[in-house]
Amino acid sequence: MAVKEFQAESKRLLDMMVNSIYSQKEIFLRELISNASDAIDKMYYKSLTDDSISFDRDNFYIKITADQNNRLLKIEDTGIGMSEEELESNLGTIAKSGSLAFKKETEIKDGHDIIGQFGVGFYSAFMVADTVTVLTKSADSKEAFKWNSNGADGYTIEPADKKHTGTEVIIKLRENTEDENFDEFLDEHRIKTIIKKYSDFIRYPIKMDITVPKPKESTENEFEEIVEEQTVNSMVPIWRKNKSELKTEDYEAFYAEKHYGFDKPLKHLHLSVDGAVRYQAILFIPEQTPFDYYTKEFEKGLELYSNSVLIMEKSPDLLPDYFSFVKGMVDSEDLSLNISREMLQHDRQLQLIAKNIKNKIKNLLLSMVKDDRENYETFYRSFGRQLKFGVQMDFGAHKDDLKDLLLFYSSKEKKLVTLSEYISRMSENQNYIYYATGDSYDRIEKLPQTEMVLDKGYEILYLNEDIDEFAIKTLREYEGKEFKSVASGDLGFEEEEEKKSEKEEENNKELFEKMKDILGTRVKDVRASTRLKTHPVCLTAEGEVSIEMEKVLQSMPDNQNIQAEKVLEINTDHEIYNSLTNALASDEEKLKLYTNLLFNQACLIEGLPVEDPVAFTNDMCKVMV
Ligand SMILES: Nc1ncnc2c1ncn2[C@@H]1O[C@H](COP(=O)(O)OP(=O)(O)OP(=O)(O)O)[C@@H](O)[C@H]1O
Repeated sequence: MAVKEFQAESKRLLDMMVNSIYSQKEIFLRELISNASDAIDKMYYKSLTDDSISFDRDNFYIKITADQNNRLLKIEDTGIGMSEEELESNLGTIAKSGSLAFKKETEIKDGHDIIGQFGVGFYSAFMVADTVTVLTKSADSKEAFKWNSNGADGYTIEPADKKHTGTEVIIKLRENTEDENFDEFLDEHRIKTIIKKYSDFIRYPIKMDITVPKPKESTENEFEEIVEEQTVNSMVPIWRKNKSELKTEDYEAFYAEKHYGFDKPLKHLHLSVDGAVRYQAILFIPEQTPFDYYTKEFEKGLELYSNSVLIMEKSPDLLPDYFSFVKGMVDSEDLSLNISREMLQHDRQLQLIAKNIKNKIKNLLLSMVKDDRENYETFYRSFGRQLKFGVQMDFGAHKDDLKDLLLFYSSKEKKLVTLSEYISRMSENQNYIYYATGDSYDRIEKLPQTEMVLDKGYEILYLNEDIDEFAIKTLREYEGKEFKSVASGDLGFEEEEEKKSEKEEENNKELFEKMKDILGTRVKDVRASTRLKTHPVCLTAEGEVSIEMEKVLQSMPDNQNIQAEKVLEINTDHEIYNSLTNALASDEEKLKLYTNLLFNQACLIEGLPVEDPVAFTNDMCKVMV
């Protein structure tokens, strides 16, 4: 049976193109400029094998002209042009890419710069055009031709006059409608913005006639508007430049120009990777937290370029959430783009790049921890919270990547330290990494629970952010040393102390049971403390939820009233203890009063609310009178 070829329904295909492939109309300019750049590239490649062509860079450019009166926008290039046959096959058949064929024919191994591959970009002009005219003269011919189409009714090709080799694409813009404004594509400023956004790094000059004010001759403060031809694109992307040619100021200027932030970046990373996937990237570690950083509105992502043409303004898949503060861009010629060039077809290459980038960022931050602590601390003040979120995220899946990037305030050093630095100072008989939680370093320092641990000469990490303890609990240990809160039931001290407390427990059984009865569900237990020295009382917690975590969980919108299992600890060496035993022996009401007061005091020290402030103040008065 004969196999018949499918006939492409060009008109419908064109309609689909115009209405559904692209998300933004402005993209048409990017596509036509990319075609113009490809056409000049082809001239360059031709000159390599054809002696009759000399490639003098100055003669090769792209020019954009807007004619407001006639609603015409012209994209002109001095590239290779098209013959009559090429016009027919390249612009007469949708999805036929002369550029792809050129790349294959010429077997340009390094011809990755040629952008076209799908054979559709040109037709995006019909998103904004009533008619498109292409006036072109091939480098291989003396004749010029004109291609003309209004999209719907096909196209015509006829001989034309054109002096120089190259192509002019002339768009007759559609009339404005109620919903759509096509005039914007005649506006000098708007055109310039679109070029800067997508095509800033096209390697050939993109010229425009720009109106500029100029001081009038022989006048003061009087200006006249004159039109001058300007090159509007930067041409050479900074990431393609040699690192040795660039100074920190150049990167900072790029950061500002790209509006990555209003601050100055603390560090930058310029990557040129030539491995399983080739890419170039410039990444920045910002100094300041963007105002919306810790809100839902913040969008993470890096700019993604393919062959120096912008594909996505924020590609979120290039950065893990815990490094969402990183700004910058990636350019790769190995991306498999979808037909609109606004997305990728599949993300294998992107995943490879993302993995690579993640490791590079991690190593950069680690090197800052080690060699540039001052800047790292500045960074950490802005984004440390995000790193701690990262530890906790995905059930701790990323903790190994992040644990050495964490800093906590040290009781000993009185500054931020890493976990590794803490470990290096641990004495032989210290088995745990101790930490204490509270609203501020000052308050933590005064916590009664820290007394005994400090007295033993052990260092304590002060955790003052709500996320801290959650992150620590996710880490569970560092280099085999478990974390222990100074407020946890068991401090992990030597056995003798435990024995002491057991003995005391025995002696005080009656007192503590009575006190526990008085406090009811407010505490899980009342017991003699092994951690207090000068303070009479403190609260500790048993189980997974600490008192600090209870505070955080209680403040959340979906508060499920999760409570820590609180233990009221009494310092049996404190005078208050005698008062308690006396009260137990002689005055039950007094014991009740003292117990309630001590519990409320312990709550206040912990920063917990006193359940009934009126009852509490009344109790205080009772003691006084
Ligand atoms: N300015 C130009 N000068 C010379 N040839 C051109 C020009 N514009 C388009 N062409 C030819 O027309 C072909 C089709 O262009 P079109 O923009 O539709 O697709 P493409 O650039 O090949 O691929 P893509 O859809 O990936 O951009 C090109 O491959 C090229 O051969």
